[in-house]
Amino acid sequence: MFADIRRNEVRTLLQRLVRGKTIGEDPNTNVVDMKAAVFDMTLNNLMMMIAGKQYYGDSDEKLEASKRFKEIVTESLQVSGATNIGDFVPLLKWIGVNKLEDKVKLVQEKRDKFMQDLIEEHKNRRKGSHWEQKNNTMIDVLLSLQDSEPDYYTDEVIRGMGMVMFTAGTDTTAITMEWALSLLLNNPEALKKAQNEIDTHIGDSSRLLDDSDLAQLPYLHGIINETLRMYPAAPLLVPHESSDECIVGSFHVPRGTMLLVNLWAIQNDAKLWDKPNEFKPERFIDFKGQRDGFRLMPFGYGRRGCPGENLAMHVAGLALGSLIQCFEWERVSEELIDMTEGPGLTMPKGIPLLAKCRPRQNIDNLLAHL
Ligand code: HEM
Repeated sequence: MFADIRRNEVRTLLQRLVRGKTIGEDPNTNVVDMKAAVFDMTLNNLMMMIAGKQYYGDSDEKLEASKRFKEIVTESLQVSGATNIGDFVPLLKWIGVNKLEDKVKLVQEKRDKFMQDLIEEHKNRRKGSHWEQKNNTMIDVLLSLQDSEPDYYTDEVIRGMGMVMFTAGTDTTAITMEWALSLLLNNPEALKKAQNEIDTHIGDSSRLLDDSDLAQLPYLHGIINETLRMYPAAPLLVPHESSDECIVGSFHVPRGTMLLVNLWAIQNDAKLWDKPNEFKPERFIDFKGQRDGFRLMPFGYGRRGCPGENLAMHVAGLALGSLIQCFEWERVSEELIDMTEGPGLTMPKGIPLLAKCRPRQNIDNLLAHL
């Protein structure tokens, strides 16, 4: 589903890299701010699915809207990842001293306004004579349901569904791609192996990679899994609360306890993984199922597991695969890419990734016609 949108957005990303800024002697080599490039791609992809519009572009209106959206995602993730002192000293809640709660309310107002504007645009468009039922975005589908079940599909519900997808789906996917490229730049032999896998599969470089190719590219899949193992976008998953008292391992957990799963520790545990600090995509070639017990759970598990897993794997697979297929990649200096983690709920890179890229000779022709 939505494969056309993914294809178009990945092509927009490729165009952006081809036309990017040149440095030094070589007019064909660009230095790219990969953090911004992959974030804009994931945002556009979701924005097209949810609201049918693009946010990355040259117009002032698009740049302004994209800036506003990035602020909302950053602030949402900051407040979600912050420690709430009121959880530990309830007295502060009673006497009304809770700065975090005030911040959450402020961010929520911005989120509501952002989503409501999109809903109003859709409502107005639906009133117009040129609106066609078949051009449905997710908001259109939900508004049609609102027509038949107004008490359930209220604007508030639609706002909530859209905003949770934006917040949970953009940064996580973009960060994963940024970590993956950083790992590949520090491990050029793995990058070469992935390029060979894609070249062998596509054959004579007569076309760009597509969604349907992904299932036949196990090494590329291994790169994404290995990235999610070493740098999971949600290293503590998200906080859960026990609805009843229970025993986990040998620990008694009372009802109403906040539970955090240290996924990073599980996925980097030397008792479970051979040489966990080494980037080895091939370890996933013989992997049993998607999790192999519970060793790998970057999308959580169970009823509250991530509903966007499939989408994220397709977006990351197609985008990363296309970047590998179309460009030669290099670090901007001799030094290895700094892999220090920054603060935040989604474990961003401490230093955003800048990378050098040059269109590959055999792909030049395809890129020229994007
Ligand atoms: C690499 C990308 C992604 C990663 C690593 C990721 C990871 C996660 C994790 C770990 C959780 C919490 C699961 C738990 O606590 O058991 C979660 C929840 C969620 N994710 Fe994702 N996610 C990604 C992409 C997406 C995308 C693309 C979307 C949708 C467009 C999405 C939507 C959601 C939603 C709505 C929830 C909350 C589910 C609930 O509370 O029931 N995620 N994600």
